[in-house]
Amino acid sequence: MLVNGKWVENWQPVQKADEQGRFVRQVSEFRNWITPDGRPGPTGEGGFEAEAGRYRLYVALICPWASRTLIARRLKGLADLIPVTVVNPTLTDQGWRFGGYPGADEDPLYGSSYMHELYTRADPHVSGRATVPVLWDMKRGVMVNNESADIVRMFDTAFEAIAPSDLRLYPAALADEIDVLNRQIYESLNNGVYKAGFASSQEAYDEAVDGVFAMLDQLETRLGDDRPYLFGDELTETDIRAFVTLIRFDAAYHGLFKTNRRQIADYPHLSAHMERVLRLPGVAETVNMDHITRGYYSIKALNPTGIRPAGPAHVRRLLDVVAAD
Ligand SMILES: N[C@@H](CCC(=O)N[C@@H](CS)C(=O)NCC(=O)O)C(=O)O
Repeated sequence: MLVNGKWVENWQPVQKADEQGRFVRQVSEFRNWITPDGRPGPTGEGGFEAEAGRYRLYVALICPWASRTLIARRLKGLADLIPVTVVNPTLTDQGWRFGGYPGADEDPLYGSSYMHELYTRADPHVSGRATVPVLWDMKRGVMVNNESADIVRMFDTAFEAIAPSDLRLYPAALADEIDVLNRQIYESLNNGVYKAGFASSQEAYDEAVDGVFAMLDQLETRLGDDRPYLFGDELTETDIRAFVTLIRFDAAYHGLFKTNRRQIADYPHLSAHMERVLRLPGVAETVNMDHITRGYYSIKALNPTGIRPAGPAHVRRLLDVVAAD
């Protein structure tokens, strides 16, 4: 990680743990917003007006947080406006690196070797992990934001004048309910699987796994009235947040993170929801199972040999079927 702008060598992917051995995720530090006219958003500074071709999104295809932003970018019709750079799926002892793997890009802006170079370019004294996603302003040469939740929200509204869209990922009428369900899904599912995987005590693991499966059961029941999406007929950002974890679950979390009481394939409504989102235009292109399994199973602290499991076959089969349709 970076400490006052310097990369600290003894990098640990396990991140932080609290005194009970629970995994603690770092808080994002660049929180500016792109807005239609460049006025400041809910946090950070102004000066980031929506413009075609001005901003670049840096992502890892293994990463569920980055994938949220990639899906929002596709569904909101922003693919031609906001170019993407994909990092190598394997975390190195210097964090994310560019190039060197099929489907991984070089840094087209500065030829950086590692993601942390962009962070120190943005702030020479930055401290913390050099995470993805990163939204970069190519005009001013600064980092706009590195928090996926913010990036999804700004993609939902900021570019309406340039790329109008009927889809509202965060409609005002549902805002409060979305916030509540998002928080629950984040705590027990999106981050819950990581809490299970990176737990350093049995108690922390047990607590996390209970939370993961309580939330899966709750979502399965919610979708049981045959509503297509979590809030009814229309897709919202909450569906995207659930999807990015569901699509990785059977292939990565079930084995590597030991969230193995059940698979998503055992939940008919969740499976149908996952496939429904996967079939939305452009979404399947954001899912790269090779990057996902390569990335997760190369986390040395959890899998020292780096050996990747052969299965499960059903996730790859689903992706093949959707790609062929
Ligand atoms: N709050 C961030 C979290 C992003 C995050 O944790 N990304 C992980 C990959 S899934 C990362 O880049 N980790 C690198 C590291 O911890 O060094 C967001 O949602 O945007």
